[in-house]
Amino acid sequence: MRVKILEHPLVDHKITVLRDRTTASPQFRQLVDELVTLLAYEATRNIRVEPKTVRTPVAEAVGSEIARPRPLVVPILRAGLGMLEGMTRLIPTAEVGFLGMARNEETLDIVTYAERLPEDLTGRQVYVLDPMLATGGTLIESIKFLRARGADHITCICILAAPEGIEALQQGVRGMEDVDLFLAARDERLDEKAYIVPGLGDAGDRLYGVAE
Ligand SMILES: O=P(O)(O)OC[C@H]1O[C@H](OP(=O)(O)OP(=O)(O)O)[C@H](O)[C@@H]1O
Ligand SMILES: O=c1cc[nH]c(=O)[nH]1
Ligand SMILES: [Mg+2]
Repeated sequence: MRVKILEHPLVDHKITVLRDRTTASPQFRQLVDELVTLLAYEATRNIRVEPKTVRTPVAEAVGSEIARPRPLVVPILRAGLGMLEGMTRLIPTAEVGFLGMARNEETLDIVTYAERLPEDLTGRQVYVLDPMLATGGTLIESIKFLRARGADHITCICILAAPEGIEALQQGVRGMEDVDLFLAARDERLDEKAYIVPGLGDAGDRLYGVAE
């Protein structure tokens, strides 16, 4: 698995505001959207394209267009939904599928409670969106799900990750080629409740929950 961490002062600035406990949901959503745009720009360097020729008013121009089958974007509900619009703004022709997964906060087991994806993902390039990579359980489960349907190139886009989760993901996808991970930042560690430290708290609650 290839891991790429964005290093950019603008990204650092936005993450710092995002982490701030006094940042309320509307601004939090806006910042997640902005961060996704920056992350997606990097993460889509590997997007498959094919040659395309167009005629300008002056001459023929040989360029490229996104290859078919079209890429699939999969936000992991609930928090991943906050990243969807930023991603589809950059790739408006992408297809979107949904995976609903929740971590049991006591056992840390992953429950898959919703799924709306094409049955056959053979040969598809997939972009998985989830702001938080903590233990790695959710992403490992979602990658297994997508692989079982035939996806052959999976790029995970997260905002924050704990080193423990990156390591678990490395182990979980061992032997699988073409899995990439793009992050805005790698944090220090997990705490005793498997929350990312310093992190930003519960991303789903901060995006969509009731304000403190
Ligand atoms: O790496 P893990 O230990 O699996 O934890 C990360 C998961 O936890 C959060 O979702 P959560 O289960 O809180 O669901 P939510 O998005 O509905 O809040 C987050 O958005 C990830 O999906
Ligand atoms: O720190 C964490 C860990 C899991 N899920 C979150 O939303 N935040
Ligand atoms: Mg949550």
